Amino acid sequence: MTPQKVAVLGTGKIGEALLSGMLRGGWSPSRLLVTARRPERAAELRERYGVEPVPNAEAAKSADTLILTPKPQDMAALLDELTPHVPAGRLVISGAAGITTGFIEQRLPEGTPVIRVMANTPALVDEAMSVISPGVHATETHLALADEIFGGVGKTLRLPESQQDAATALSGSGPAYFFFLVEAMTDAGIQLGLPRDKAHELIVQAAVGAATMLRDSGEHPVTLRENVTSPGGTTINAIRELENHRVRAAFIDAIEAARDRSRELGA
Ligand SMILES: NC(=O)C1=CN([C@@H]2O[C@H](COP(=O)(O)OP(=O)(O)OC[C@H]3O[C@@H](n4cnc5c(N)ncnc54)[C@H](OP(=O)(O)O)[C@@H]3O)[C@@H](O)[C@H]2O)C=CC1
Ligand SMILES: O=C(O)[C@@H]1CCC=N1
Repeated sequence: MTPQKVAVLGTGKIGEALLSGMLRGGWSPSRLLVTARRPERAAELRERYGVEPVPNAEAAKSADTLILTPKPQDMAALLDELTPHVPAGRLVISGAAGITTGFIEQRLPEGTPVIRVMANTPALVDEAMSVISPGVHATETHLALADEIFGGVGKTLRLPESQQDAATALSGSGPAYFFFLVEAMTDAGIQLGLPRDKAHELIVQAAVGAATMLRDSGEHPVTLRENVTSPGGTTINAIRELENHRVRAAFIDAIEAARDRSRELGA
């Protein structure tokens, strides 16, 4: 079942990433609606993508699938605005961290199918990971529709909603950890006297090469890392320092903290 019309409500960074991916994937702008809180943002979206910005109520009435991408803190207000206008049977997909399908179901007409999705910004280059969980009224047909929409901007994975806060911490936030690592490694290059642009180029290519090997070689990351680590060589000196600074433990703590924040946002 392909939806006739999809609306993205609260079109900020992640909403725009999804919208641009849908257009790249061949969706006609006439089948897409967007909503924004500020007129200048609405104008920006119209100009960039040729899509029609509409009020939230109109999107709720005229699109058969509603994708809600406001910040979690703005979700309740958006739902209050939408609820009187959502006809029975609309599929509602939430892209917000922490917000549960139950939170949304309680505020929408009884029986509304709701799906929770945690995507990430590599949607901009069709390399997103979108983790998909159904609410109580979402059927396999609804899930297939979410797969179709989010599958257009990368991979999709279905997980039970009980694992969404963990997925948010790992995958939704995940690209930020890699960007942070690139920043830190570039600073190391500066410390060693390399020009910033050259250090950046070296690190980005190492990241792209390593990511491609992780995805395509079928090898375990430990094997890939051991293959770089020559006995008595340079890499083991760096690994020793990373272990001395408890970088592995820091990642575990950091991702646990992100998971906890996702839980708080949904509480
Ligand atoms: N950024 C990311 O990497 C990811 C974000 N997410 C989730 O996506 C959601 C959005 O995050 P992000 O895109 O970064 O945030 P943004 O602030 O960029 O986007 C949210 C947008 O929603 C708009 N908005 C808020 N309330 C309303 C309303 N009532 N009607 C219309 N528009 C409204 C905001 O308007 P205004 O501009 O006026 O504030 C803003 O443009 C969050 O829930 C987040 O958890 C999920 C995965 C990854
Ligand atoms: O930082 C955040 O809250 C959002 C959710 C996942 C990525 N960005």
